[in-house]
Amino acid sequence: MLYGRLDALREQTRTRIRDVLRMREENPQELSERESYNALYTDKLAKYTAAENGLCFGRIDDVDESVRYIGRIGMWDDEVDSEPLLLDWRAPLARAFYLATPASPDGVARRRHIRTRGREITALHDEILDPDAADALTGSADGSAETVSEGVAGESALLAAISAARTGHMTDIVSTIQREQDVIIRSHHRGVLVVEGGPGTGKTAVALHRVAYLLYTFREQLERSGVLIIGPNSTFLDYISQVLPSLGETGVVLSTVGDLYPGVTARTHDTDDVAAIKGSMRMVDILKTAVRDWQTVPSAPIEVPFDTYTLRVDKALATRARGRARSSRRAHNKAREIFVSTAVDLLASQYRKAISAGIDGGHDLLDRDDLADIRDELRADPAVRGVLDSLWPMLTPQQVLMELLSDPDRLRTASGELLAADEQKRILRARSALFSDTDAPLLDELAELIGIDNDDDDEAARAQWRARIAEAQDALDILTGSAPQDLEDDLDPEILMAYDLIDAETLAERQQHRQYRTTAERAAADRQWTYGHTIIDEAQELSPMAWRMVMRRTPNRWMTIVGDPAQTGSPASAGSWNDALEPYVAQRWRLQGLSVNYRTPAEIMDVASGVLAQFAPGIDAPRSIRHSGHAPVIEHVGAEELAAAAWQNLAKWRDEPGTAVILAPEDLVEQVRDASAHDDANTEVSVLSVREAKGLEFDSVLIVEPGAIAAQSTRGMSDLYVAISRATQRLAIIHHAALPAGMDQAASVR
Ligand SMILES: Nc1ncnc2c1ncn2[C@@H]1O[C@H](COP(=O)(O)OP(=O)(O)OP(=O)(O)O)[C@@H](O)[C@H]1O
Repeated sequence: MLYGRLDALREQTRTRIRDVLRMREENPQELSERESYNALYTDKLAKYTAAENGLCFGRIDDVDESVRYIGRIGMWDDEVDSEPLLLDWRAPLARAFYLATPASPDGVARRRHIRTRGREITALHDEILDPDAADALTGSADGSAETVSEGVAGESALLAAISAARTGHMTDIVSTIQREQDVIIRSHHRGVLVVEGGPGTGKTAVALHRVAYLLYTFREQLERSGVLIIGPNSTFLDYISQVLPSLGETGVVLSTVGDLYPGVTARTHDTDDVAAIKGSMRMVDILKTAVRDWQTVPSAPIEVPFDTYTLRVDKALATRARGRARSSRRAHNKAREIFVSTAVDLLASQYRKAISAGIDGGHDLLDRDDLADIRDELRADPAVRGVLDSLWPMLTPQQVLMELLSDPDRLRTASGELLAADEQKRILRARSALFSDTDAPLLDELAELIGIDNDDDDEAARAQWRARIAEAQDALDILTGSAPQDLEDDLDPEILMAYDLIDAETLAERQQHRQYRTTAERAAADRQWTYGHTIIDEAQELSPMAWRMVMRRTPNRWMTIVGDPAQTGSPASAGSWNDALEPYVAQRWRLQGLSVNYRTPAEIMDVASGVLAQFAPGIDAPRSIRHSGHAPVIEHVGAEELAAAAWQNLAKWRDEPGTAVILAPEDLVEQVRDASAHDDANTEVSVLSVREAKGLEFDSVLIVEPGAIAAQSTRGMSDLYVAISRATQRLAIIHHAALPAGMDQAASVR
């Protein structure tokens, strides 16, 4: 019945699209209407298509015998409008499906998980939450009904989901979201929400489902302003890219920090020590000075022929013009106009003096209009312009950064005491070098200092817009301060009111920018776009400079930040959540934890915990929810055999379902890749460094030389912890050097 209804809705939408395309538009207004209807229906059709798999995955029977079906989208009966046939999983009425427990059944007598393949039901599983009411229920799932205890909900459905072989792309968890996850996904907290949890606790999954939930609940606002998701690398973004479309949501901007600056793609990767320097807050002052260093005064006067006279741009003239321009406090390119007009004024009076020299009352030769003409001529004069350009040139962020990082003198002057000589040496690079992954935050900072707008005419409107957001934020902060701290209670109407204010301003400002491109397309191309909500995954890795860039894009500070400090790999990291967030929101951020590991089986987590205990003795690894039955294996081999042994070991798993990876120290990755070149059977297997595997997971994980991984940086042990916890089923370790402390205890030696 539900699929029949879905088919009917699809057909209806297709017809609407056809009708819209047939419409003949007479004027721009009609064209715009046609475009927006077309976009609306196309979007709807995509949602219906995405709902095809697992359309309905749950049912709850209430003690009063009413029944609710839960699925990927909401559907209503055409005839009886008020009766939902299927509840969207995000609807308030569907929430009991995720939250009801035997201790607090919330009126639910039975929860049923429905598994389907295509349009066929393959399994039903019932949980009886209220045994007294259960007798009255009809249609029990034969033999699989269980009276559940507190703990995980839908245990067999969950175990089936997390034990399934992986495909290389993350899948949605909509049918098995757990209580602690649901609380985060549906949180109405309007400020910064930090979600912290160990490996495999579903942080990424929760963040993505939260996006889907927020888009459902605050659709009007977020569709206009857009949602930004920041991930650690492009492999990760590719890995998660299917989740939102499978939930019927598109139009979200996914980016790494390195690619967030429009028009610049990071092509190289900085070493840890370089990243740490370039990511530090010291760069704020260094860049400020770097831009000021382009505002020069001549040491010797520059002579400029003009008319039949020679004018002189000397130190005093340039210093005066520069002082005027600087004291305007405008960004460099914007202040240039003040520099030029002051200099031109001074040159005009030089000229006046020159032509009147020796003539009694000569200055009266020129009236106001003449002077205005002379100023115009001076401005247009190529020689004058050339000199003024050289003293206060128009700049681009790319040019300033490139010059700064390739010119030792510039770098030394800009750094002052802030960078030691050896630090300067480390970040210097060739003039022709490609942009690296730590450049974007610096370019973004420079764009602010230089004053790069997408559309200069809009600057006033943008400033006003920012000011309004800031006002709304102040109002919100006051309200948040007095709001109840319990997440369950925070549907405070007052808080929504404050944000309604922002919403109104968004509407006012953004309306005039309506174009035919989607919000996501416009947002991604616009450096000054301010997103409605921002999600940062693996946020523990962000440097202070990266935080600045991300915060600039989220002035309303409505953010979900997910991460695990114990998995921090980058020495450039801003440190604790408090260190990272304090400059922007002071103490006004909320922490939510996740405690259950859905990915890594207990046998493998034992090994990971041994490593964790070595470098973070105060932190407990998350509790694994299952055993895989595969004990981790460790093999010692000769130094020359490492790469070959890795592939031989992997061959033993070749018939196992799912995905496999070899994780190697950075300097061995190429060697291990090369060792497989002659074997076609290995083409499906990736060889990655731990950095590249951040956030990913694989059924079989083979780690080469863990001692070298641990030794490769100051965060090496943390990298090793990340590497081990990528496995969903099997783990093998091939080593020649000694194993790092804490590793040998839990693993059985083959
Ligand atoms: N409620 C759930 N139902 C089914 N699968 C789940 C659930 N929660 C998490 N998972 C699965 O567990 C795995 C780990 O989730 P995810 O990658 O989101 O964890 P994470 O906390 O981001 O991990 P890490 O920090 O190690 O990268 C994924 O395969 C995810 O689909």
